[in-house]
Amino acid sequence: MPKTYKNPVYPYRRPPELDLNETRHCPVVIIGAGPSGLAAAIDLAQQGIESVVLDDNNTVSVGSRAICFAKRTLEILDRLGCAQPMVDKGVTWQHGRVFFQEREVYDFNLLPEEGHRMPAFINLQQYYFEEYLVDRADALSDRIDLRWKHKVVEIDSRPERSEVLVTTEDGDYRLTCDYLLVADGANSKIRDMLGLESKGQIFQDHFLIADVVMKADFPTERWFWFDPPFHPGQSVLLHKQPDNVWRIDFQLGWDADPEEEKKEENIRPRVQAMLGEDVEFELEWASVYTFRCRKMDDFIHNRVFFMGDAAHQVSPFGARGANGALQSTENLAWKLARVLRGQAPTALLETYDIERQHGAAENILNSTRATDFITPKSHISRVFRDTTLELAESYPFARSLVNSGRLSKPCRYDGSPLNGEVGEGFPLELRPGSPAKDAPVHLAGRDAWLLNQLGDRFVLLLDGRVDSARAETLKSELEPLLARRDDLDLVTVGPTPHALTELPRSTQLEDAENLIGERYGLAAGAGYLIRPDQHVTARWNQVTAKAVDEALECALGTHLAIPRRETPRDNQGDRHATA
Ligand SMILES: O=C(O)CCc1cccc(O)c1
Repeated sequence: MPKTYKNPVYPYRRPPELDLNETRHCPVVIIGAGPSGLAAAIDLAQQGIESVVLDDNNTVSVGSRAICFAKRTLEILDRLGCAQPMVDKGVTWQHGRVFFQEREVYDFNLLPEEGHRMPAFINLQQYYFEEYLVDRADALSDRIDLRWKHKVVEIDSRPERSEVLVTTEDGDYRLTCDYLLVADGANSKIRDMLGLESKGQIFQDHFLIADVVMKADFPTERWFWFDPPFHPGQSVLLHKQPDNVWRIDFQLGWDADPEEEKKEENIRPRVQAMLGEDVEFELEWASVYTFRCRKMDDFIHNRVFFMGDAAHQVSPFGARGANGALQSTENLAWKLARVLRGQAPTALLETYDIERQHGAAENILNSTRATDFITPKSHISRVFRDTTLELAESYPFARSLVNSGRLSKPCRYDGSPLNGEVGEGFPLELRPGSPAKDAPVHLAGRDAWLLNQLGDRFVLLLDGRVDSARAETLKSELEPLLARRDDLDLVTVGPTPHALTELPRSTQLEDAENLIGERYGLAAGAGYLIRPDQHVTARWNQVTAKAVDEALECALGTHLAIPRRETPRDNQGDRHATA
């Protein structure tokens, strides 16, 4: 049990359904109040959708699990209104160092440029992360019904709706819903109840995770050792967390006995060998893990949507688990909100599977490559690995082959059916499917950030530095479009002629440090259409209302309105229960 943290106990509440004669129907039920379930509920609530969140426990993560939260995750959480306490509490970092035996072979910087609101990474124990999400969900309690100690024991999945049987200390009740989101973790009981599988690899290696409390003067950087003198033949990873807690991952090898390795008397000598005999520390939390990389073949079954570790799972190296999970959640939330509000066909939801299978495959590939480099599978792979590490110290080409975990980057939805025009002469990095980039702006004479002006809704980001004749034409085209498309806002980068400032739902920004111009390759009259999840969906050298209208239709999946192929069993709507 951690000594620096006391798990909160959230109150169980008697469900009103126990006193009703009929089954209540909800738009969305979410199973699991971990990072994915809570983020989904918050995102949906911000977009006007109510949900009931069911969790069989009454607290946050026991012991720290995920610890590294990436810039994109923080940007998502900023949109969800809860990044600030995480950044305030977290340990910010952007540099890493890689060591081989007794030498440093190279270092890296994950965010070598200025002009981003969020840092490259923060380290924060998962329990704090979840606690801040619960606080935010509680602040949205008019739309989020968060129920602790409510355990789903039976599920009936049908093409037109789902039904769950929930057990509580006061008795059982049923809920039906239009959409059921499943975020009950890597060992998902709901996935088992539905007879579904997550397929992939278990890596033949053991790792000891030791969180220790100490006052140390290591810099706040990620340090990774291959074959260090204090732990020969294996690897070690070190990260600083808040409260003077340090995460140390010791590779143990496949032959290690997890029960033995978990004992404090066996952990202490390993830590002491690493830190030096005279360093004092306390053991905060320890566990021994075997890692898996796996995913479900399909994240959607009837109206049941799998998210987070229940849908896709990776090794910790690269910190792609929780970060990938948050990208999945935000991908689903905006689509679900539009389908439930009748603004998009249900076919839009299919693209959750298309886009996030792509994201999950990318994360699994990166994670598998890192794990293969850390644990070479043959003598020749080890020779290749060690030679690469030797060379990396002097030869930059070899550094790109060293893989101690490629740290989480946001997924780019290349090839998505929702993507529209690419435009000419724009930066490749912001092609359709890419996450929008941040930049400092001036908003009504004050310092602000671009990403804070995007999200939850579609935004046309227009370079408004046009002459007054072009401004009049744009105004006359965009006015009826904005009137018809109430899910579209206009953000102009100025100085913008008066005509454009009169349009409804429009915001005028100034490119404070010319970084929007640089990062987006904007020129007068050019523009980007940005999705509610802050991903680019189309861009044009000269914006026209017709092109924007067509791109919006495409981004809402209107052209995809084909029925989904169901498995025979999905169609029968079987009832599934815990054993
Ligand atoms: O630095 C990395 O590659 C990930 C660090 C990490 C993340 C989650 C658990 C853990 O033990 C280490």
